[in-house]
Amino acid sequence: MRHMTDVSKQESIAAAGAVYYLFGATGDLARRKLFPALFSLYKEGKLAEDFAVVGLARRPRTNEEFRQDVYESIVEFCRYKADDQQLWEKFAEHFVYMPLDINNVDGFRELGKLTLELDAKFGIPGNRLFYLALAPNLFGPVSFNLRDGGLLETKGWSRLVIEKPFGYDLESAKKLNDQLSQVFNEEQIYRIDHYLGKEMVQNIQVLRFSNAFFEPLWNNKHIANVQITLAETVGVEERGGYYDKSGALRDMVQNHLLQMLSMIAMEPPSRLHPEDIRDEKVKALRSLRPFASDEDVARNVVRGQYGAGALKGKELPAYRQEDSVALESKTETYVGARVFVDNFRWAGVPFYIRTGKRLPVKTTEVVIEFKNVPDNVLFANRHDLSPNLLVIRVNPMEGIYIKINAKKPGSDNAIQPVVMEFCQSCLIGINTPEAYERLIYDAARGESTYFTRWDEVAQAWAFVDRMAQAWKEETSELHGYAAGSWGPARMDELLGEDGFFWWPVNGQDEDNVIWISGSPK
Ligand SMILES: NC(=O)C1=CN([C@@H]2O[C@H](COP(=O)(O)OP(=O)(O)OC[C@H]3O[C@@H](n4cnc5c(N)ncnc54)[C@H](OP(=O)(O)O)[C@@H]3O)[C@@H](O)[C@H]2O)C=CC1
Ligand SMILES: O=C1O[C@H](COP(=O)(O)O)[C@@H](O)[C@H](O)[C@H]1O
Repeated sequence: MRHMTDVSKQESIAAAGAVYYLFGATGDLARRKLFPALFSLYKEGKLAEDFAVVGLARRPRTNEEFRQDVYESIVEFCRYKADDQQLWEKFAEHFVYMPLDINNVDGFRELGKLTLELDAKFGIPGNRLFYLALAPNLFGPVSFNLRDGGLLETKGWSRLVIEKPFGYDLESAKKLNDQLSQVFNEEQIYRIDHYLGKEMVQNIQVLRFSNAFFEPLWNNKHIANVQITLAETVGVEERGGYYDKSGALRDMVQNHLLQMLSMIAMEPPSRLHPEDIRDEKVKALRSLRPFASDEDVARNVVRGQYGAGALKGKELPAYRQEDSVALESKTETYVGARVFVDNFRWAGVPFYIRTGKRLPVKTTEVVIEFKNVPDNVLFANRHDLSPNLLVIRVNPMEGIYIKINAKKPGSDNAIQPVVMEFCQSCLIGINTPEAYERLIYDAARGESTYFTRWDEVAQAWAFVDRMAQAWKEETSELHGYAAGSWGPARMDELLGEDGFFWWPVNGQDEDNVIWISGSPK
């Protein structure tokens, strides 16, 4: 039976029935993202009744306690309420918990027996989805024990979903991949980059390839520069232990930022098959101009760490004063860079990328700045001409706007910038599917487009490793910035060297602009 409730007017096709093994079921990710995602999928009929979720971790839990954890997580974090008691109870019946230490292969054999019971109880056709919400050093041991414990001997499919970070650098990522490859083939591995599950990131290819007026201009003849911002207001929160070893380069640039860049820069695929799309993305990543030397990194990359500051009137401590962060830490909380995609389409076009914690607003945005019209007789030396912009707003606001020049009403021929906006989040509110819903659903359907393939991951590591290498030098500069500011001033200078500046995010501070649909804020 499917739940076709009134909440879902979208496609509602249930994924094939499977046992979902949730390793790390007592952890933060499961609580904040995975349980709510499973509930939303169930509510929308995307999980039918032939499924079971086995929560796995070392801590003891009864099935009832585990279901209570799931319930509380849904109440706190899910976009749907668990207020339909009958629906909640039917959903909860599918959840069981088994205490298991990853290193105990006998426990995996027990898990095999439990699996057969669940198959029989829910009519599951032998499909297995192993979701590793665990620290990456456990990915290899889990895979070996799944094999040695007999969990992969099944008549259905087996898929492995793994969380980031996928390694610490290219070398460690290769080792990890070698371990996984001893057990699973590439088609069975679904590497999560949750940015690829975001609606507006997926919209990039639709926007580019289904509109006649973007793709002909999508090249160095017409585009002056591309700006990608992933700004966060949060600091390191309780994750200092992880973050202080990782830093913004490994946490955000290697994965989310470069994935978004590859979707902007890629060539049109000949078909919309996952491998065709991923082939084009990896080609774009391969075309990134590698940094030639430490000086080249210093010229083009800005590494920053936040100091004390204030945001919305609240005093904020410096990064080095945060819990679990080393007092003398040189870990970067901000990375900005000028990078080039050295191919025929993009030669000479700078891509400016930046990400940071404790910036003034939470926003992810891509700005495509077009070149100005030819300096012809009509508009020679006109300082009121503004470059055309295409802005893709990824989150928290979702939508697209374009900025064009128009005649100022009532004037002779004064020019007024005008923004035309498609505000997706204004239309459907904040109730768009969470990235994790989409990704779990896709993995269960065998749809791998929005997961990263090994060659993409390896290419991205090779690119960022060169920056990390330069930063090991004592002489490499770590710029300070005040919490609540837009990051190191050096990043503005860097754009200034090319005659550009960062466009205000969310269309803020652009007083002179008329918005003609939706709301800019
Ligand atoms: N939290 C987040 O927002 C995000 C997390 N991630 C990634 O997801 C993964 C999980 O993160 P998160 O949930 O935050 O981590 P937590 O530390 O909160 O959870 C880790 C989980 O692993 C279990 N675990 C640890 N050791 C073992 C073991 N030997 N055997 C069995 N289970 C074990 C823990 O349970 P127990 O102690 O009971 O054994 C716990 O359930 C990480 O790779 C992280 O980088 C990625 C993006 C965002
Ligand atoms: O992967 C990560 O992403 C979050 C930001 O994700 P968003 O969906 O809220 O934009 C970031 O805070 C975290 O450090 C990083 O590990």
